[in-house]
Amino acid sequence: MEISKIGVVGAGQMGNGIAHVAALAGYDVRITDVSQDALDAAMTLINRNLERQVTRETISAEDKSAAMGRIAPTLTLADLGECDLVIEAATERETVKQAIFEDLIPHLQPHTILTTNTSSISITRLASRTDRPEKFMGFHFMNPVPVMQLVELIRGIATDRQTYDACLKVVQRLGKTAASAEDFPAFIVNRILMPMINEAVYTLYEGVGNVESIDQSMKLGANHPMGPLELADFIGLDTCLAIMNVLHDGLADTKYRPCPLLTKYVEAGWLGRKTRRGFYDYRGETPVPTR
Ligand SMILES: CC(=O)CC(=O)SCCNC(=O)CCNC(=O)[C@H](O)C(C)(C)COP(=O)(O)OP(=O)(O)OC[C@H]1O[C@@H](n2cnc3c(N)ncnc32)[C@H](O)[C@@H]1OP(=O)(O)O
Ligand SMILES: NC(=O)C1=CN([C@@H]2O[C@H](COP(=O)(O)OP(=O)(O)OC[C@H]3O[C@@H](n4cnc5c(N)ncnc54)[C@H](OP(=O)(O)O)[C@@H]3O)[C@@H](O)[C@H]2O)C=CC1
Repeated sequence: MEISKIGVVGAGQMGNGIAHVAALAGYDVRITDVSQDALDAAMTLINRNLERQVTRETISAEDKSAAMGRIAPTLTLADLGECDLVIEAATERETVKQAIFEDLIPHLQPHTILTTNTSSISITRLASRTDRPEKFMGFHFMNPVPVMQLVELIRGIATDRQTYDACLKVVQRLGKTAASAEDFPAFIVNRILMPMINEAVYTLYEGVGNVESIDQSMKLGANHPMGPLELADFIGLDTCLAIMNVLHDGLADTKYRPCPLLTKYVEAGWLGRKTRRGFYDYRGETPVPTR
């Protein structure tokens, strides 16, 4: 089955990146969100990120305008009905994702593959609430999507071979590399990465270091491109907390207990870069540590 139209649900940082790389690879893309503001912001960001690639001469100006021309933003979920593949990239909350699938399914064609960019939630459980568990799987991009090479592909218990192969072909056409992960809480990358980020927050909470010393230690001492707290702000602290809760609930092991300080930041609405405040304050010219 040839995939030519891709639908993206959720136009946040992941959704806009997915639309960007899909359009650049020649797919027709429909992207939807709950607000026009989110769609406008996504289109502005995609335009800016493509322009960055033109400036760095990794793509031509013609590639950029062709890619922009292939992306159709819409507020109507039913407009994704023509797509051969849908990638859900809305907020990391199971009830939100279930409600999207319920609304979307009546509009889908029988052959359409339904996927989720979830960072942690059970693919099998999400699939079981749809009409097509055999055509459902995890399609997990990394942030920032235009830069990161990896896509985790996660089969649910019922996912069939053709669905997996069709998604693998899409990953290859995007110029990315797939890693196959089994359907257990947070899969591979976040099973390893998120406890490290959570431990960095405990290190801060217990006063072992401050924001600056913790990030500097991991950047200079372990050669990480970003410190763990800077990375948490980049991912979104709400998403980090949601992933830790899935690990804690799903594996029932206290080693995954989310740090109370992470919970406090989320409760304050300090979600990181997207709200301009998290472990750093981004409201001025340069980020300032909040602790
Ligand atoms: C939570 C989950 O479920 C899973 C996850 O995604 S976990 C998060 C995984 N991501 C990471 O770990 C990212 C760690 N950070 C990094 O790799 C780097 O800091 C970074 C790539 C984000 C930026 O790198 P940098 O060297 O500081 O910045 P810079 O030199 O400006 O950019 C490097 C490249 O990235 C591009 N770039 C940077 N930020 C970008 C963004 N937000 N969107 C698109 N492109 C971006 C730049 O255009 C540049 O491209 P070229 O190499 O083609 O010139
Ligand atoms: N951040 C990261 O580094 C990564 C995240 N992911 C996963 O990708 C998904 C999206 O994350 P991310 O882009 O960071 O989150 P964001 O918060 O940036 O974006 C989520 C978007 O989904 C929108 N949304 C919420 N409900 C609906 C709905 N019912 N229909 C359509 N859109 C909706 C939100 O709108 P509003 O703001 O109005 O609520 C928001 O625009 C999550 O599952 C996350 O776990 C995967 C890899 C990396």
